[in-house]
Amino acid sequence: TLYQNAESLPKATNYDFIIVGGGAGGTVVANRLTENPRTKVLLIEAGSSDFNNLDIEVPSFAPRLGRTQFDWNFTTLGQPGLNGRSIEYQRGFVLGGSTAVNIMAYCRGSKDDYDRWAEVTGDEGWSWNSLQPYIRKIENPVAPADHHNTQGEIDLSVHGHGGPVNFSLPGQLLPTDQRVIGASLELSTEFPFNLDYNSGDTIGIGWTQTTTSNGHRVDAANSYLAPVLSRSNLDILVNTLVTKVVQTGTQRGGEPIFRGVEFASSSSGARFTRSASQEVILSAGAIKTPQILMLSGIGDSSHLSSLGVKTIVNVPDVGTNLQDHPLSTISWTVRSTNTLDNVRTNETLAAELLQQWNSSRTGDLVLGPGNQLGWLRLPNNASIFKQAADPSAGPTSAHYEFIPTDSFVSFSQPFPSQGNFFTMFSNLISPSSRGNITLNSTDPFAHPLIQPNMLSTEFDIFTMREAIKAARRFMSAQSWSDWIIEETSPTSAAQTDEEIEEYIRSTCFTVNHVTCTAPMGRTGSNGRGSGALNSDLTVKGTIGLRVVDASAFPFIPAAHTQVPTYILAERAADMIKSGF
Ligand SMILES: Cc1cc2nc3c(=O)[nH]c(=O)nc-3n(C[C@H](O)[C@H](O)[C@H](O)COP(=O)(O)OP(=O)(O)OC[C@H]3O[C@@H](n4cnc5c(N)ncnc54)[C@H](O)[C@@H]3O)c2cc1C
Repeated sequence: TLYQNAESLPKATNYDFIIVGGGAGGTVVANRLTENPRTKVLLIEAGSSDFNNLDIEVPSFAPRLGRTQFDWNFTTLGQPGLNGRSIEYQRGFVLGGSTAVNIMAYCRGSKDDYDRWAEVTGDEGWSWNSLQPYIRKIENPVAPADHHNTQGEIDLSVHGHGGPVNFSLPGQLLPTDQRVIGASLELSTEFPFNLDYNSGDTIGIGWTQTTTSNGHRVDAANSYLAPVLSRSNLDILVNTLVTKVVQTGTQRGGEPIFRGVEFASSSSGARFTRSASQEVILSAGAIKTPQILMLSGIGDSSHLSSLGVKTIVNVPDVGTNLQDHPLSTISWTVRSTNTLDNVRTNETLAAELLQQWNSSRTGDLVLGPGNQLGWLRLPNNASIFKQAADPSAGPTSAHYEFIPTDSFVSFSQPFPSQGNFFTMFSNLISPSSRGNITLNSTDPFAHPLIQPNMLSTEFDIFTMREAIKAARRFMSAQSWSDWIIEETSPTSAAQTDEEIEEYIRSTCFTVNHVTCTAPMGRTGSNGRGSGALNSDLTVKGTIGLRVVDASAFPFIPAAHTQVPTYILAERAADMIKSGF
């Protein structure tokens, strides 16, 4: 049953599990736990249940969703590596969480990413090979919206079938597609073609897989939740913020039991508490999960006492270790009048395209991010490796990512009202910078302090710079010669390393992949740097409390982060079920 506010939740119901947050992590757990009709689950979501909103459904409307009713409206602290700038830090505030507002890239990450998780946790179950059943269980490949022949664009043998998350190749082909692929074939030593970056080896340029199906966004709400809404053992409470987890007892060994949650529908509204007979599962995402833990007395004791919060369990790693992917863009004018810029600059065309989407779910509006993605490594002899260790997980993980885009995009400049462009996103995908989340106040309705600390290491700025230079080399391929006119300002003026660095620091934005703020580590090891969670995702030093979301990653995968969250949550659900 779906309840719209805390007051309406029946008091008499007893729950086995209470899940906090209905995003990528929480929906998977809610779905899998309620497969057993005897398991009663309550999912509490702070945002609304309006995941059928048109701006969410139409894939290419994704950029409209920031700073709306579907956004938490976070802003970071000033970041030293970004010339002191604060940036908008988007997170989904609706059932589906950030999967309802993201740009839909479908990326599992690499074999080395998961093997590193297994290594740092000492838990072989997190390795790429061990996770295969979960990796395949999630997904279901479907035809692209335009039903084009996808031979040569995907390796279906590495994919699963019949899972809840439909994904597809680009639903509308673009004139730049063959130029991207052509440049990769031409410059294949540096930019090799990769038939499927989801095979475990991500490296190269390949066709983008997206969480879209039949021209429509696929998110955690419509894939994992909508099909099971009618289960009588699943209650969902929306528009309700969990303000903290509550200690409900003490285990014989002295460990505190946290099977309670406190929640409220508004900051001045009544506070309610409920407890679960088995577990409370925090899936509030990488910003709110550490905030909830700290507000509940679980975190670094010196930080908690500075705000007058009584420490119940001293877990120094809560809120530390934040990792994210910075992005930078570079644009060119093009010889064509047929680019996706027209959707922005021509209102008549935009109206026609919406009509086309409404009637047939086809056309330019079905598109997610660029139709291809590139996952690339610095050369082994790059000078930076003389002074810095390689932060990537291994040879199947990229250092940086390309998103080639058939239009103008910038996060620092106004969009031109006319003209046709091509843009390359260069994203740092194996960063060594680390940020943190701390409390600003003890008010759960106040935002915590968010310090991503992007580009705070030599490796990170070096790699961003090299990624811009690599983008220029890629665009100098013959296959672009009849398309590209010239690089636009201000990047065209940034030629020396110092100039490129200044451009990056003054314009760099985020791919919105905040993760790793309650990282799992070795089970039983304690103290700073040992992780906030055991390798089964239970919170260190507690009973009855687990974290299942992107906070739990020890390292950010060299990938977009929704699928790694689904993968983590699928295994978590199995671990929970087997212990119950
Ligand atoms: C703009 C944007 C673009 C992105 N693009 C991509 C992409 O193209 N591909 C990709 O793979 N990934 C992308 N991501 C990242 C991806 O969506 C996230 O990594 C993923 O959704 C994380 O899952 P999660 O469960 O940790 O958190 P979320 O999915 O954010 O879910 C957390 C949920 O908890 C709720 N919540 C928080 N606090 C509370 C509380 N106190 N009480 C109750 N509920 C609470 C939130 O409202 C939210 O619904 C993008 C993200 C954004 C924001």
